[in-house]
Amino acid sequence: MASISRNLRRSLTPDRLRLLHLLSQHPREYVTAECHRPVVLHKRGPDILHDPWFNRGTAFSMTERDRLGIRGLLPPNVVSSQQQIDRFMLDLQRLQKYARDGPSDTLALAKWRILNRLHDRNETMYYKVLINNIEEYAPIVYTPTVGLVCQNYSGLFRRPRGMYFSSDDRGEMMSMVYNWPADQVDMIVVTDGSRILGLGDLGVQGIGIAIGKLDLYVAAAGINPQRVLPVMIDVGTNNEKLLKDPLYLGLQEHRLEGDEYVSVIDEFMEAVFTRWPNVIVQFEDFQSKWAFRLLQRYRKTYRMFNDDVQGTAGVAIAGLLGAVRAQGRPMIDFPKQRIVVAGAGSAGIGVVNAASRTMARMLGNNEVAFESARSQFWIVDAHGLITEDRADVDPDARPFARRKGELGHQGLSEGASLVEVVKKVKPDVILGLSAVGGLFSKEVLEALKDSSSSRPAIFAMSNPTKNAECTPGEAFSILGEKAIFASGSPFHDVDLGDGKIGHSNQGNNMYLFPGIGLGTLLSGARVISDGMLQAAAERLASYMKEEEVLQGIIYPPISRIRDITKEVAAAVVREAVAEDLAEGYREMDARELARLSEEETIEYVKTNMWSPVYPTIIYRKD
Ligand SMILES: NC(=O)C1=CN([C@@H]2O[C@H](COP(=O)(O)OP(=O)(O)OC[C@H]3O[C@@H](n4cnc5c(N)ncnc54)[C@H](O)[C@@H]3O)[C@@H](O)[C@H]2O)C=CC1
Ligand SMILES: CC(=O)C(=O)O
Ligand SMILES: [Mg+2]
Repeated sequence: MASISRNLRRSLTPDRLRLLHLLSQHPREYVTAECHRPVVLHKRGPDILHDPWFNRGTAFSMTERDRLGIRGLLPPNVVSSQQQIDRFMLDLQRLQKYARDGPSDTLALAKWRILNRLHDRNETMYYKVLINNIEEYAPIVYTPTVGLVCQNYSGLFRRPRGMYFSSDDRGEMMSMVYNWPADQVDMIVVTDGSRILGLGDLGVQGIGIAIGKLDLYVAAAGINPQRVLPVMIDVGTNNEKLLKDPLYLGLQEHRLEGDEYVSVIDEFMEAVFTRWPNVIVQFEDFQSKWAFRLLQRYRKTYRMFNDDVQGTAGVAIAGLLGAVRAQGRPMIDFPKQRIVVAGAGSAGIGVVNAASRTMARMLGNNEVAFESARSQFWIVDAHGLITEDRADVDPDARPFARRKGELGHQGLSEGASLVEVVKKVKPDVILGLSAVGGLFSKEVLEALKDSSSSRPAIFAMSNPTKNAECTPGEAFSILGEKAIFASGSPFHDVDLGDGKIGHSNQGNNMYLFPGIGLGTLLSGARVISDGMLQAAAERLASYMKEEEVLQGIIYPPISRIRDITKEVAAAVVREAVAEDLAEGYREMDARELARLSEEETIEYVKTNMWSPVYPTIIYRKD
């Protein structure tokens, strides 16, 4: 239980103090960690040992073994949960020690297998290991290794995790959702597998990304792992290799399109919101054409958001604001930044939309401001610079197509190459969401040397690692120590000699989506508004201290992800309250939520985050 700090206590009115006291004294009402509540089960014996939610293996005490009918089913030595973890870590670290060739895909997959087996048998311990070693294991359960896991899913599949809905299940989903064992689900991450990271259409194998994202929900946001549900909607695949693969586990037919496709997703949404009306659904890795359409279709009626469009946008905005501050300029100078974006998919357009809105707000939020903000972006896709001259501009990119009038004096034309655009525009920032590894070639980085910025920024945001538009080594070797670098998947910092370090930031939506989900849950907001997303982005931006950004550190290390998530969630709660969207959560009704100060809101979020502690288990006959 989090205690109320002395400083906070001093600053509170008696009313507030009473409320906060309530928060910390009545976990049953405000639920700190369901982990501290006894759990009543109707099963005992080996069934408990085979249930990863409740199993604690050799850490079951003798009285528990007696009470639960498992005495004699475990070796006699009772160990503490720490000893259990030490034994597990020894095994995992042994693997590292004997891996001769340094980090490799094989080693990463071996680590994933070991962690996954632990996940299968003891969830509490799994999350304890993950939370305590998040820097080391996030790259295993999340990008980049999760990409490999999805690619090799047929061979790695042992036990199912999550739910699968397919086109064959049309008409059945409303009853199928009741097959899921948990009566309460807080978070669903759903994918149709059509664009997994930058790896393309992986069909049913994409379930791995939903599982990886939810691992971060538990580790970073403290969502109770019994209340998360990864979902794969299998509407076929257009991946010819998978269509022919005899070991493929999904439907071997081409993807549904048009109204048929939409009707499947509609049916899924109706089913999950019928069983769990308060659930939050995160759409993940849908190909761009559906990402935008489904977002518009559902966002006003359901508690949902699209992580690739909206989460990525917020993380990019926070990083872009960091890059402005790194130049020693105030954030309000953001609208002066010239930004070249490579990639006009769900992520690229999501970033440009939200970043231009942020600029426009800073400029007065009127038509002139929007026009001025728009003109700060140059978007380059697979066919080069997007301009009004293009016959079939994607409707989502159309507002940002460069105008005819602007092109002449810039010396640019429709389809201009990335290097040409960088040479002519001399941008402050190049931002890659293209899924093309190495796109920021030597030539492009050389061209960026003429940037008008004192600290040119390179955001190589595509995943996984091999799809990064460039490496930090390449960026710093060409642009020198002043460059700012961020990538979607993790890279090591670069030693620049003379004690100087080129900081490699991880610019990944993982810094926002857990807090967006948690903040929405705890506010009880019925929808996720642009304002709530903006508040999340701004909190992430302001999280970084002046001295950090001046060193080129624009995102926090992942070791701080739980703390950041708490702050982001609190910002989301407060914005939901301010916009009158909050309906409250459990006993914290909307009125009480509105009375919380900023500090109290943070405390409220903190007390509601689950931590991996073995619960007391009580057996009751049915
Ligand atoms: N760091 C992060 O948090 C996130 C990273 N991403 C990454 O962004 C990438 C793209 O995702 P989506 O937008 O959904 O994919 P998408 O496939 O919809 O879009 C890719 C875009 O890149 C363009 N492109 C292809 N070749 C190009 C080239 N040579 N030059 C310039 N543009 C080119 C395409 O025309 C398309 O507009 C993926 O690798 C994904 O992993 C996505 C979301 C979050
Ligand atoms: C990070 C993420 O969501 C992606 O690469 O799609
Ligand atoms: Mg994604």
